[in-house]
Amino acid sequence: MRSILTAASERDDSAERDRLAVDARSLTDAIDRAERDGRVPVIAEVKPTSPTSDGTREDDPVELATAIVEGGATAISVLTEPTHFGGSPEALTRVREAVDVPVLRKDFVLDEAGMDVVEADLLLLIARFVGVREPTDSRASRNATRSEAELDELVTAARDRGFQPLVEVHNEAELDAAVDAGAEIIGINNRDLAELEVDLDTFESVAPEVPDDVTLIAESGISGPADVRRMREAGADALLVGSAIMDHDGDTDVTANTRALVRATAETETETQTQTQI
Ligand SMILES: O=C(O)c1ccccc1NCC(=O)[C@H](O)[C@H](O)COP(=O)(O)O
Repeated sequence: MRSILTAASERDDSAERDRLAVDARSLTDAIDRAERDGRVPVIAEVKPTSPTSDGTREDDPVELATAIVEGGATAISVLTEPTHFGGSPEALTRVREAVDVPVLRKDFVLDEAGMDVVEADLLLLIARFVGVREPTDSRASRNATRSEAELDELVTAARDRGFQPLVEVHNEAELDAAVDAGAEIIGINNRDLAELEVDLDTFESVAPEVPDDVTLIAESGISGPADVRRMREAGADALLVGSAIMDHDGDTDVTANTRALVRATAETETETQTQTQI
């Protein structure tokens, strides 16, 4: 993980620092629209590859994103890290121009300089990798590689630049730090970024501690409709899904893969009706 972070820091140091004001698309509005339409709110990730993927998706990111939106995605996440995830800031810019849903920049942003590279509606901040103020610092993950920047400063800096910050946590200590930092959108990542293991129990154990006024995202390891229902029952307002949609080794239709997740609840209702009729 350290090498990914080092690479992120070097890229951002050399990047152009002009952050252009964008007319940001609201994630919470998009979630509300999805709920009204009867769609499960899915933030679908353009994720060409990853350290834990079996293959690489070579399709053009814009084609992937437009196909995913056709499948009913509420928002798009674009991985912009090039070395380990096959992404780029240019891909994010092109995707955002091509779709009308909110777009999340998914990368390892460690400081304010890392925010000034691309236009996006949402920006990921990973609590594990940034500093947190006392007293929560003593309770946060102690062995993580951390930037010098404080989480609350980065949340404010992100908002000042017009981003909606999505603060990612993996345990209750990081959740406390995110809430203290004023995060309004919090993602609980089922993937342990130290061990790279995925466990959906993570969301179920941390979600009950999340304040009601926070928009809560379940991230990683959601492999199909049953996992969607499980995360929704545990309190997820939206789901962030990459691998199950990309299908790195199978190369299947991303529109159909997205639709299967977006309709997961409707499938339950259909299943229930069918069972009742029987
Ligand atoms: O996905 C990885 O292998 C990975 C490895 C190391 C650090 C981060 C990683 N993923 C970032 C993510 O958070 C996921 O791309 C995202 O939550 C979607 O997860 P999934 O649906 O399991 O692909």
